[in-house]
Amino acid sequence: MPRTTTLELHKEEMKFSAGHFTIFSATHRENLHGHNFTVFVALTGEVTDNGMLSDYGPLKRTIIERCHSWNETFFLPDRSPHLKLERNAKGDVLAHFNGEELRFLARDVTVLPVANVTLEELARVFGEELVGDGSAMRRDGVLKLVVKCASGPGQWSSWEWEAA
Ligand SMILES: Nc1nc2c(c(=O)[nH]1)N=C([C@H](O)[C@H](O)COP(=O)(O)OP(=O)(O)OP(=O)(O)O)CN2
Repeated sequence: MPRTTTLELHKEEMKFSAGHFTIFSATHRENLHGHNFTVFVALTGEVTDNGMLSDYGPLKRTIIERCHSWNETFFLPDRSPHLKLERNAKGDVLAHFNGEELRFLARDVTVLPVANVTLEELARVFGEELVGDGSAMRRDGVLKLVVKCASGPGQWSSWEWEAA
């Protein structure tokens, strides 16, 4: 009788400190600030006759590497309807919002393919980069993967992928 299981990964290292501002409208945004974000990943699939879903080691390393790459940076959204970004030859960014100009050095900024730097969008981008085209997940027998992202204790967003 096939049995499914869910593995939950929420290690101490699955965290990143980053800055951002949420944009609420064409004229209203937050001031620049930061959070200590944490990440939780759950994968569900069938337990094989070897008594395991699949080795979660490679996925754990990938999650931690992504958290490290998002640590100590400032996020900007590349798809905001309200914020326009210009990059110079050095990769420095000039962001235009409601008549304001915000300048960032290339070393300090991470531009994400998101409409807004929110928990919802961070979880989505994180999850989509983990899953890719889904082939590795299917190879490893993963039927469902959930990514949750928190901006602090008790405040999470969630993103889900399911094998077709
Ligand atoms: N739907 C969403 N709404 C808001 C988001 C979001 O990601 N999705 N984010 C924000 C801001 O980032 C804001 O900084 C979060 O503020 P806050 O809730 O105050 O977060 P804290 O970690 O500071 O939690 P405290 O409750 O203040 O301790 C707003 N809306």
